[in-house]
Amino acid sequence: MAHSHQVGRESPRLNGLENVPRPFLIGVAGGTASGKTSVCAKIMEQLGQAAVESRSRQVCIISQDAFYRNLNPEEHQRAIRGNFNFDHPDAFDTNLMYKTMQDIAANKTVEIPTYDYVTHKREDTGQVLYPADVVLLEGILVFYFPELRDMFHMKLFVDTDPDTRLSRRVLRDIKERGRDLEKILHQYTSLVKPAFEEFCLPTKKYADVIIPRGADNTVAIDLIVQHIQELMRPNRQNRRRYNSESLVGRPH
Ligand SMILES: Nc1ncnc2c1ncn2[C@@H]1O[C@H](COP(=O)(O)OP(=O)(O)O)[C@@H](O)[C@H]1O
Ligand SMILES: Nc1ccn([C@@H]2O[C@H](COP(=O)(O)O)[C@@H](O)[C@H]2O)c(=O)n1
Repeated sequence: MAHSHQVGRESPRLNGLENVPRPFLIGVAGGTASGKTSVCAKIMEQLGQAAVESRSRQVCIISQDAFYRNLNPEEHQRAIRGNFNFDHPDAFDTNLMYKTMQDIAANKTVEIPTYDYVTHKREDTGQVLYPADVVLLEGILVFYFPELRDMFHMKLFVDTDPDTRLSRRVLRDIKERGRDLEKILHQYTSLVKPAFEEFCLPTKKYADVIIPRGADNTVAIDLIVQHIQELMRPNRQNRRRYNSESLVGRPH
């Protein structure tokens, strides 16, 4: 695939035109295992950022799953049995999620919690996220909460066939999330699928771009990347500033 210029290497930094908000916040929604993370990874890769060390990264990806709330002992027991509804909006620490996104929008350095799907718990230490030019937040319900939804400058919905999603989820959850087939199918049919239909699917209407087939859709991803690059391309006046000073106050 022929890609246009890569941002952040030989090309000018992604600091953008005066009328383009910085950071440029992109929400990426879609059902479980639809390919949200894979689409974000491809966007980041095509913007030339995949191999950049985290402190210097101009594009970064956050998962909404980092903001799952801590469970009480009774809820935790239910989670172990595959009976806790992680697909309901109440499963998230919305205050922390919103506050963190506000801080990111204000160009502050933040700590993103690290979530462990095996234990259903937040780990003790999170990950430091430095100010970036483009921030992608991916998750099943990133368009559900109006305050969060309204923060995005671009909204993408990854639309992948439900059978494909279920088969990918089964393989992933066995391999990466310490689950067995019986519990995966029980959780999917009793909680995940109904919640998708009630809370996630209705948010598709908020998307600016719907991406059928997820990361396989190279045409859609190329167009999105080109659009981001176009938005972020410095004009001649800005280019002079970029060459003489950093707008970000971040080590390189
Ligand atoms: N186009 C694809 N072809 C094959 N497997 C894929 C594809 N896209 C994603 N996957 C796999 O499906 C699983 C879920 O993908 P992921 O991008 O993490 O989805 P999401 O972030 O929506 O849960 C992962 O194991 C991933 O490797
Ligand atoms: N402890 C947890 C937390 C979340 N889940 C499931 O993860 C899904 C969201 O992640 P995706 O990468 O698939 O978007 C969601 O459908 C939850 O059911 C879980 O099983 N256990």
